[in-house]
Amino acid sequence: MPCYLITTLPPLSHLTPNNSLSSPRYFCFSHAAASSSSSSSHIHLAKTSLPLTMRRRRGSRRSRSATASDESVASVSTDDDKRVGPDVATLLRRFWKVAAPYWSSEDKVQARLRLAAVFALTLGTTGISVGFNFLGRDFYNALANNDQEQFMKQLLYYLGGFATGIPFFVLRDYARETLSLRWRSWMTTYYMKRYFKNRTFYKIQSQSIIDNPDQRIVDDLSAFTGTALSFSLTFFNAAIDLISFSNILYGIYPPLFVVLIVYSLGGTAISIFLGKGLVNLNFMQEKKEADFRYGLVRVRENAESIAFYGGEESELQLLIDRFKRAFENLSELLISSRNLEFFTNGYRYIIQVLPAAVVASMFFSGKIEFGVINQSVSAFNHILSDFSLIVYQFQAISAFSAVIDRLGEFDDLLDGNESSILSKHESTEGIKIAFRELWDPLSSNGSTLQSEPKKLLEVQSLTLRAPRSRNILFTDLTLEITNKDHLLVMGPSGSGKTSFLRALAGLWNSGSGTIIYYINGIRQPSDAAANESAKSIDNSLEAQDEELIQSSKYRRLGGIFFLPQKPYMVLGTLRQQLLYPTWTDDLLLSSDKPEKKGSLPFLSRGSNTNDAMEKPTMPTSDDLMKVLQSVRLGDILSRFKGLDAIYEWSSVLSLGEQQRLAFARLLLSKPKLLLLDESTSALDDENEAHLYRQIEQAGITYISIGHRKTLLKYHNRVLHIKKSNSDDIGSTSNWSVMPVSQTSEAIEETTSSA
Ligand SMILES: Nc1ncnc2c1ncn2[C@@H]1O[C@H](COP(=O)(O)OP(=O)(O)OP(=O)(O)O)[C@@H](O)[C@H]1O
Repeated sequence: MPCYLITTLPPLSHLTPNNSLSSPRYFCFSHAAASSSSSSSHIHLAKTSLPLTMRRRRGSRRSRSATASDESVASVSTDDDKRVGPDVATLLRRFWKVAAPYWSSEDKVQARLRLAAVFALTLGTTGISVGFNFLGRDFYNALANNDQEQFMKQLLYYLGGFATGIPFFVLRDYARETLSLRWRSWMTTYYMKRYFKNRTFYKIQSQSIIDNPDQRIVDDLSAFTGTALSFSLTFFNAAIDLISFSNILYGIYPPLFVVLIVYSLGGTAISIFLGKGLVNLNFMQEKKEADFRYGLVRVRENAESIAFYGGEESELQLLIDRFKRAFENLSELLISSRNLEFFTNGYRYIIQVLPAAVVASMFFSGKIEFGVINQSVSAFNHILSDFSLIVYQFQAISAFSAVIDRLGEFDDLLDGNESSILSKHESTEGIKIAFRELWDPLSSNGSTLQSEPKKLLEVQSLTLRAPRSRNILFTDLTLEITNKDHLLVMGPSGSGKTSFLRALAGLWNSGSGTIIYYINGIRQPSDAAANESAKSIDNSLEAQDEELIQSSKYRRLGGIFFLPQKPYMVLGTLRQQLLYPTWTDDLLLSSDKPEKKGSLPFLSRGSNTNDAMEKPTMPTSDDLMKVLQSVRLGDILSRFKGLDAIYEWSSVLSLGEQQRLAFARLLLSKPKLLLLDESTSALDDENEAHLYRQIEQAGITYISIGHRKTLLKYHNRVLHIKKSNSDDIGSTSNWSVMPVSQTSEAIEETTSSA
């Protein structure tokens, strides 16, 4: 988090230790205008008028996938341009909702102890400030009275005060910063876990629900924890200051106290009026800059496609357009800030003379000493800063409100509380996925009948709709896949083939029907009776552990493997590519260094002891080399210097090589059921045939999607989906399942329309 040095330029006559010590000189707002502390006086901010939103962007945007649709971001932008800022009640509710969980989390003991320490140190620093106020009075009195002996004594007290006070101020800031970091670390893991849970990241992206979730996780969380803590301490400090210095000021001259209250209340009202548009402008600034940065990341990740298209001019224009939107918003933000600054600067400067002007007549009439003028100026400034928090911190408060708004929106979405698309389309209806124990038919003597087909997948009355759309892709699709089946899904482009796989993977659940997977390891039947009961539909785990069923790990460990159309290459070594995703966590655990002292418990990787099922043993280097040979990729070992070389694999391997690498990955995982979405589309016929032979020899049952006629010979059944017509869907079914031998007519139609 960036810290901002607040320069203080006190007039010489006001140079009291209060000015130099009592207030934090650094404000670690990563946001909005750097602002003064509650108790500082005569302050001139280094860059007060420049919203820090421009200075705080630095988070990487790698987390968004390169395949994400650009239009989705644009559509979110258009909607948000018309957005109305949240009201205060919503902001307060969101603040509480985002801030509260940490303080009752598993880290609550540490969190509360540390917070208490920060508050105690803050109390200490306020006490020291009060002490310096009295020291300042005596110091200036000695000076005005020409009392050299007293002056030297006061000077020594001052130096002693510095030596005692400085550690308090430094430790207070350090304790606050470390607590803020701890809070941020916990929040980051908390939000990331919810972001990945139930594939929310996919839903957010594919349905364009909110903009830039990654920016919210990286930048907004960091800004939130730092600023929330700073603000709490600022308000606490202000309250203590107010109590400590009110007595002093009231004791000197009560009318000065009344002047102060009138001045600060008037100032607060005017600054709220002048700065009311800043919250929304800050929200939009965050969003527009994140959009701009995301545009640049997409150019990096799609560099080759853009270069082939010769699209650099268009990209440049698009990016300039995005930057222009950020620039225009920032210009508006600057104008609003400037108007506010006219006022706040005037407000600040007048207080340099106001208290002296009020008490001067008492000094001239000999009622008070010169040192008391200094003391009253110092006390006045302290109290006025406390009363003027909103004036001084207005820009910071408005930027912080934008952060609360963005995080609150994200939090509501992750909770599924909002009437968002996530719940709107998926709660009332939905496709159910269930897992049951794979049933091995037994012969009369109890041994498994190898020749009997074993049911691996059952699709019951599946009706599928694209999310946020009324368009039904197919209705009442019913089919069974046994270990003897190899199904090819065909149909014209846009008919819903990939969507069928999305439904099978649980990515889409708009529609109705049930998908049942039969897998090993749900329970180990001890005898024939248990085995028999496993057949029963009522033994579905559907209701037993909703979260587990949702989990892709469960599906993966159960021997079901999906190969998407576009191979996904993880960042890392060739070994990591091959072991992804089945053994990624084992690989990370094996490469873990001993934990550093002071590392946070909630940042440690969890062990896999909670896994419901055993996963296969991690392949050795020899296994990895063999599997590369078997997909005809043996040469990449020498080309890229072994298994542990790190490259940007999606750039250095051809698409066909990436597809073969994906096959190597699945051969290592040895799934029972494989679902392939045009996974050999970039390969020549010979390599395609070779890969299909490999998976068949490995005993894997597969369902493929594809347009090519050559695929027919590796399958024994075909599911043919016709493109739906919204008028007749529902009245006639637009799908059919048939043996490959009967498909010629349907295939002709498919291939011609594809
Ligand atoms: N995220 C989405 N939201 C809404 N509709 C979508 C989404 N993704 C795809 N669709 C629509 O769903 C329909 C089916 O798409 P799908 O990808 O399943 O087609 P397909 O048969 O696999 O096509 P192709 O052979 O071209 O890959 C299409 O009309 C498509 O526009």
